[in-house]
Amino acid sequence: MTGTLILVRHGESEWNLKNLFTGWRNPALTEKGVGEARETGRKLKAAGIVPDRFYTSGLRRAQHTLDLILEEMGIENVTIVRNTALNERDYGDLSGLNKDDARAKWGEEQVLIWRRSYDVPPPGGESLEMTAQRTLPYYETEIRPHVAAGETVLVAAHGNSLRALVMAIEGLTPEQILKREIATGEPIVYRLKADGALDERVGV
Ligand SMILES: O=C(O)[C@@H](CO)OP(=O)(O)O
Repeated sequence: MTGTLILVRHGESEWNLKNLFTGWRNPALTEKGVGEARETGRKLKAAGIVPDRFYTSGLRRAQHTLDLILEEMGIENVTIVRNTALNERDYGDLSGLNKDDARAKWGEEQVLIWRRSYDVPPPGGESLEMTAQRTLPYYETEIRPHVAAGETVLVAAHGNSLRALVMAIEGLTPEQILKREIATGEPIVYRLKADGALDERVGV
């Protein structure tokens, strides 16, 4: 039996727009972000996808994205599971700083290492590896069993928590996943085998 896993990154947030490191800070979606979330809902509906279960992070940009998707899909009165295990990577001391200002202060290369290396955390924050260490166990115990049972599960989360899942599901190396940008408004739809292995990625 195969199940379906849908991964969605939140729409553009106020801090994406202002080019600020965000992490566990909690900005709202912009108008564009609201539109992207609605567009995701329309795409999923047009693809005939009917999710059974819904997960999101503890942060409002992902929660609001999920609410907007459900609204577009005409889905009401469902249980939404929120867990900080799906939160964005914690950006530590960089949170709230402008990304260009950080490059000016610490240099292009250092900022790139903090943003896109696998195991070097930003000061006081989490590397992608550390993010995966909390996101993957949660996925394995709380989400994957439902997909394995043949259900369709929708997860609305963040660029780096989703990178951790994509890396595991697609079997990517750290080098490969760090080059992968998870776009806003572009759902990733996987069919997974009962053992969690990737059967196919479905285009929507
Ligand atoms: O600021 C953040 O929290 C993330 C996602 O917007 O940024 P980055 O692209 O550096 O992972």
